[in-house]
Amino acid sequence: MNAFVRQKKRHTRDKKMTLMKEEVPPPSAEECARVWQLEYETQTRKSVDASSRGGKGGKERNGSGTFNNGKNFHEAAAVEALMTMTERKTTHKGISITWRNLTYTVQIGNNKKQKTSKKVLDDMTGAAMPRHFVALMGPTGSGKTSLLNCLSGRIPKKDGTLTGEILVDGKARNEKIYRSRQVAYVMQEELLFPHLTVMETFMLHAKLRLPQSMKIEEKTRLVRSLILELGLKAVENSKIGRPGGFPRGLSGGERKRANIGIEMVANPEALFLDEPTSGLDSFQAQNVVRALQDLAAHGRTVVCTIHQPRSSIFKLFDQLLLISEGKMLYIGDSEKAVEYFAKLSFMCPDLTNPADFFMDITSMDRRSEVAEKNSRDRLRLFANKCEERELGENAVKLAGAMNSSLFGNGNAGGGGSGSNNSKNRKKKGEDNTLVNEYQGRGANWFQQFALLMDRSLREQKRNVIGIFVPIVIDVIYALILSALYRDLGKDQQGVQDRIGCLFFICLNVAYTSALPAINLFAGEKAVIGRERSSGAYSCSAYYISKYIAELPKLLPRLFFCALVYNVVGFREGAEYFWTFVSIIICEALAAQALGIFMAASLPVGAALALGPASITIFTLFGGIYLNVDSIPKGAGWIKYIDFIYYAFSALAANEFGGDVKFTCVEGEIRCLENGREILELYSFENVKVGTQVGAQFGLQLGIQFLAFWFLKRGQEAYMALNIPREEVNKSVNSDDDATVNTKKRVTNA
Ligand SMILES: Nc1ncnc2c1ncn2[C@@H]1O[C@H](COP(=O)(O)OP(=O)(O)OP(=O)(O)O)[C@@H](O)[C@H]1O
Repeated sequence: MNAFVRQKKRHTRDKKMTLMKEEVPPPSAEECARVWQLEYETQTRKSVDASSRGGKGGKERNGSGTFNNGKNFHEAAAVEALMTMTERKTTHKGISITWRNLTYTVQIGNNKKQKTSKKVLDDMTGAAMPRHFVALMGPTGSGKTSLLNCLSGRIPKKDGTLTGEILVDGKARNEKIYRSRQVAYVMQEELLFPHLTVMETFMLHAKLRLPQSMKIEEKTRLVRSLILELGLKAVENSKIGRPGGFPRGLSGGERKRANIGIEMVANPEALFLDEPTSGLDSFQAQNVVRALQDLAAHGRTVVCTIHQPRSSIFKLFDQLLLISEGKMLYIGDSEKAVEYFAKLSFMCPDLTNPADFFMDITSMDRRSEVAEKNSRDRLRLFANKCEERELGENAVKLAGAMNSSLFGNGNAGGGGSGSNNSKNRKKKGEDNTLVNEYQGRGANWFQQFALLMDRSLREQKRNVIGIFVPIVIDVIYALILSALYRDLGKDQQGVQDRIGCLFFICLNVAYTSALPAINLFAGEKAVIGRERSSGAYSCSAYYISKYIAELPKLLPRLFFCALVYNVVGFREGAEYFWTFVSIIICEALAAQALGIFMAASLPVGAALALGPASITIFTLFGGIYLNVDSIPKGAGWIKYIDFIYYAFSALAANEFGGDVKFTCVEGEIRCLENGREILELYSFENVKVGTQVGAQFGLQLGIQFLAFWFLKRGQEAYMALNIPREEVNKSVNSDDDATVNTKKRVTNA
């Protein structure tokens, strides 16, 4: 009875609620517009009031770089910034990056004679400061990505020559700071594993990169808050997917934010992003940029390249860095850029997006000679004025002054005195739980191995195509072979068919193992490169976990072997069957290793072309098209690296070795009466199955090792920091200064 009454009450309440919902009239057009206007204003408003930022609003600066009240501009700006930071209890200290006379030269041209030098960056000076959101803008090919890469330590040594200096917190850079969690770089392409969900991806990176001392609950809490911060809550359990492919997953904007999130998991102090909004509609772009602005507002240094942002997005930047043809044209407050160019007589027309205006005046017009000359003159004027007014130098000084105010290192001018910033940073951060929480090493080798293995297995399990296609191919081959070679007899025809079938099996295993390995590994190489360049894990942990995770893929081969062996009617006896299986497994491993080696050592296109070509060559030396004894002396060594030869000779010895008898029909011109004669025909009479299987396994390990070496070496060459001589000298001087300071302290004591 009671239950009935309760149910009735619930029913009445639900009905009332529905009626109430229905009764609320929809908002009017004016109401909707008012709400939107409010939202829009909130979204585009800067999170830190402009007047509280150093050098902005309120106080006017005169041309000489001092305030009207006579106080040094840089010092005043730095003190204001410090006050704001203390008031806002920012959770990060950021990193200041200064660069002086930075020049990056590359060689262009096809051959040595035609090669010429090109200055991609020409004598640039500037700085990026903590809590600042810096937009790096310029026409296409102006050098934005190159500058971003130089600052974030991503210019490979072999690519070009870097001169000038880049200082991080006033100190010469080193590999450690770039591969640590302090500096993050978000590439333009989203290199992600498609079958993992957003949550799984973030958690994996949190487990890999955050300190072991942090509890798993804390890591989960952090990831959850990051997901909220990046607006990914609705898709946290969705697979990341492939853009426009299978599996379908996140939208373009969500992928971009997930891509940023992976780097944010490590909670870096400085974040560099290459075109974070490319390919997004303007609303999605605004969401991404707003998320980045928030990150800067928490104290981090955020620098990103961007193409023609809409005006509401442009408003979100604190600093603007305009470059064209490798020259710096403006560096300073983004809000003051329009005024700056107006003073140079370049007025931004009314109702025009300032970003569009900057693109127009900084682009090179090559439509005619006159237009090209005019634009060249204009760009030269901007570059000269930027130098004359010492905009870059001002930025460096401001960064130095901020550093001194924040960390008291007396390092005005952007450093070079061997500052102890990081130590001061730690000291100052003692009252800041978030900063302290993040100290300590990430996962150790065994944890990395386990986490990466888990990821590989999950990826494999969810990759339906990857699981079923090889099985279907194996089944089709098994059926074809069973139909063509069913119940082979012991006559001479049977001998020929057996040989043919064995060789075909070897070819099938070689192709179906090597080619998928090239495909899979070539796709993964870029993702691994990205993750390794952020210092997420070691190459060996990845490689070994991948090797082991791939082993279950050999299982379908067992079914293939069982089916073919029985239907064809190969030699009877369990030991012969299991030897057959071991030979096939070893060959599959060696062919897979060859595929990985190709993908690791060559660009994707070359690996895909050379993979099948190399198998064709191995087929030639496999023992059937060319008798082993007929191979010319110079090419004899090939058989020692030919896994098809090892497999075929071992399979033949397994099938025909010992005293296997075959029948002859009267009148047959040539008859092979026993297995020994068959082996002699192919020059396999001395082949020992055990030796071939052992050699095959050893060959596989050797190729795997080479593949690992190429992968590691390739990534390390890419990751090696291109440090200009000036910086190295600075570093030596810094160390000298440090030694002198220590000596002074000792003497004073
Ligand atoms: N390693 C290199 N070898 C040859 N040329 C290079 C190299 N690196 C950069 N360049 C050239 O330097 C110029 C600037 O390249 P960069 O990628 O920095 O421009 P960008 O402003 O980022 O262009 P976009 O906006 O189109 O991405 C281009 O002309 C590019 O071809």
